[in-house]
Amino acid sequence: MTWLRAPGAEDDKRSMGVVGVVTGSERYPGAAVLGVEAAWRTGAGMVRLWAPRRVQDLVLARRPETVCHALDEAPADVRAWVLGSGQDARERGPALRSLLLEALGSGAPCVVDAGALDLAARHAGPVVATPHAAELRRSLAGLGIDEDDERMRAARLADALGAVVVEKGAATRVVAPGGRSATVQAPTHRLATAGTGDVLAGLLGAMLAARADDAADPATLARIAAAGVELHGEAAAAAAAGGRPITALDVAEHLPGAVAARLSR
Ligand SMILES: NC(=O)C1=CN([C@@H]2O[C@H](COP(=O)(O)OP(=O)(O)OC[C@H]3O[C@@H](n4cnc5c(N)ncnc54)[C@H](OP(=O)(O)O)[C@@H]3O)[C@@H](O)[C@H]2O)[C@@H](O)CC1
Ligand SMILES: Nc1ncnc2c1ncn2[C@@H]1O[C@H](COP(=O)(O)OP(=O)(O)O)[C@@H](O)[C@H]1O
Repeated sequence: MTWLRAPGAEDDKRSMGVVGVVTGSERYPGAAVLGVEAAWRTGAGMVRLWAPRRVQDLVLARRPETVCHALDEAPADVRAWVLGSGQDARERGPALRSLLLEALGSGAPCVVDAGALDLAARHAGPVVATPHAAELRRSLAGLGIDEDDERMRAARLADALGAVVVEKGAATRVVAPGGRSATVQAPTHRLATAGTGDVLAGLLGAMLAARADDAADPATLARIAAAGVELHGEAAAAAAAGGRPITALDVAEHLPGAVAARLSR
């Protein structure tokens, strides 16, 4: 099962999934460019971005299709959210905080990355949290959980949050609440470059927007997340063919080919 969806005659831009993106900051505007690009390239019908003006301008220069909103504009018609990439919780202002909480409380599926991980427990709907090893340790510490065994940390966080946890690395572990887990080995270590995690968050958001009804079941949500991690690896492997160095944007640009290959299997 690919968990991807190709549009049919009955579809329109909304039925294919509106992705709401609240990522990027003055310090890390590029994370928004990468996540938005990845969401479009995975087949989103519409991508809406809530961000400061400078971030909006950079995203629009790359992807003019994106519908941009100020941080204090109310969320509208979003099927799934991508939150936190390129943000630092310590630098978060009140408008961003209240928007992140509104998205988490909306009941729509959320991908929670980087600078929104500290708010992940405040969710009302399905959540896929995407920490790397250091963010995972920090998230547990923030919840007052001390876990010495690093192999148990993702399961502890999944249980504490009631969320699917994607622990990113050369081998990425996808763990559902209750401990059920899958490991996805990256097909290329070229993925180890800055910003590829921001691409993963964007592509997961597009997959969840297209499959929002399936996301309510935690086991299914974990399967969708694992399929997204595989898709990310396949795009990276295509970008890195022949041993080529790659950038995060190269991974996003190879997503359409990886999506098409999966859909034709
Ligand atoms: N173009 C953009 O806009 C980009 C924006 N980005 C955004 O930047 C923000 C900060 O993200 P970040 O991961 O760099 O820093 P942060 O979470 O503070 O880590 C602190 C310490 O943790 C460690 N560490 C880091 N990675 C690790 C790993 N995989 N596995 C294990 N340990 C790891 C490492 O410590 P060390 O192990 O080196 O001692 C590091 O010093 C975030 O919002 C992100 O989205 C990036 O995506 C890049 C492109
Ligand atoms: N050695 C490695 N080999 C393959 N993939 C890796 C390796 N290290 C990290 N990755 C992958 O690269 C991505 C990095 O994401 P992340 O740590 O969030 O970085 P960033 O914040 O710079 O985007 C993840 O998808 C992770 O699984």
